[in-house]
This record gives sequence, C-alpha cells and structure tokens, in this order.
Amino acid sequence: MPFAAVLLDLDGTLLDTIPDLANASNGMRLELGLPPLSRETIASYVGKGTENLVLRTLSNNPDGSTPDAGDVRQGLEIFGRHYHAVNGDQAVLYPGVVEGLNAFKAAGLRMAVVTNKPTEFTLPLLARSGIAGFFEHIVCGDTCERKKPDPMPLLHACELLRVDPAQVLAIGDSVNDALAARAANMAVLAVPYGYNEGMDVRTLEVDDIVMSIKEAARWALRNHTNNEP
Ligand SMILES: O=C(O)COP(=O)(O)O
Ligand SMILES: [Mg+2]
Repeated sequence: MPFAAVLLDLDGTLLDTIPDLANASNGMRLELGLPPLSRETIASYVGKGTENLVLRTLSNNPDGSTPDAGDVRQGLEIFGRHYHAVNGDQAVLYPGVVEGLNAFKAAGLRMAVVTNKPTEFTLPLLARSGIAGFFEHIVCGDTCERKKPDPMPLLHACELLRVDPAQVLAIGDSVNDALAARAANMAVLAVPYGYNEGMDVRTLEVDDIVMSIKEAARWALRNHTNNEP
C-alpha cells in the first residue's frame, strides 16, 4: 500500500538542538550551584520530554531520581527561562532534511511533526528553522495525555490528517519513536545521527535505518509508490 503521510520526529531527526539544550541545561545547573555536564551526557538525557530532561540533568542520572519535587519545579522554571532565551540560536537542520521534505512533498505525501518537546518551545523553534511550511500539523509533547513511546501522539496526528496508520511512515532517531510507531502499527525508519538516549540505533526494532531524510524519501518512494506492481 502506498504511503499517504509521513510523521517526523523533531529533535535529533530534523534539527540538531543539542547545543541550545546543553546551554539551557548547564545554565540551569550553574544557577543551582552545580557543575556543567558535557554535551554528550546531556544528549543522552534527551528524548522523553523536557520534564525528564530537567530531572535527568538535575540529578545527572538517566533515571532522573532527584531529592525533592521543589527542586524539580524550580529546575523547570530556570531551564524554561534559559531555553526560551537561546532556543534555535545554534539549532541546525541536518544534511538532507530540506531535500527529503521536498521529495516527500513532490510525491504528494502529507507531513506532520510529532515531537516530545513541549509546544512552547516547539513552535518558535520550527518558525525559526524555515521548514514549518512543510507541515500540516505539529503534535507536541503536551498536545496529548501521553508522549512517545506511547502511540497516542502518532495516532492523534493520523486523526488530524485523516489518514489510516497503515498508510503512514514514521521517522525518528530514538527508541521512543520506534516503540510508538510499532504500537501504532506504522512503518518506521530510524536515522543514526540523533540522540537515542545513548544507545546504538541498530538495537532499534525498525523497518530500516537511513542516513538522512533525503534517503528516507528515496526509501519510501522505492518501497511504496503507486506504481508498485
Ligand atoms: O523533547 C524531547 O525529549 C525530544 O523531542 P523529540 O521527540 O522531537 O525527539
Ligand atoms: Mg528525537
């Protein structure tokens, strides 16, 4: 069956947001009297939304166990202030993103972003990135009751687009995207250049690993076009 739509993850798939996320995380740590963390460590904490990123960077622990809820509230407030100040300053589109999105568009596939990043950070970032016009809908980490790896946000995007999940291709960089897509009964591709919570993308249960969004478009059109025999 040909694909009707593509659902794209944001952080680590379309945009490299680690420099800005690291600056905001370390800005928060500095205000709280904590030493900075490396970008690599912070990248391994990205993927399950901002609250988890703050929990993990506060405790410097992937499980996010922190001493008390007051610290977390304060951390979120400080992180938010720092991230709003730098969001998009150093974020860059990965190579092949614009070519890939143009190829999907030319093939008549409809597109939406499904990210665990909250709306307050996602919309200004996408507006600055120059690619917002490709997407009919933006589903953020706070749009639905549950985030990826739950299938809910992907299924919500399907409802907004009025497409059957069986006709949808999801593309992401992490275990959260892979699990959510599988649970939603969608085909899913992984890119290897993002942030898979410190794990190798080859461990993911996906249909294929592609080096870029451009290659993802080639994969989709090669495997599932209307001209398929
Ligand atoms: O905000 C995050 O934790 C990651 O966002 P993503 O779902 O776009 O990768
Ligand atoms: Mg991601």
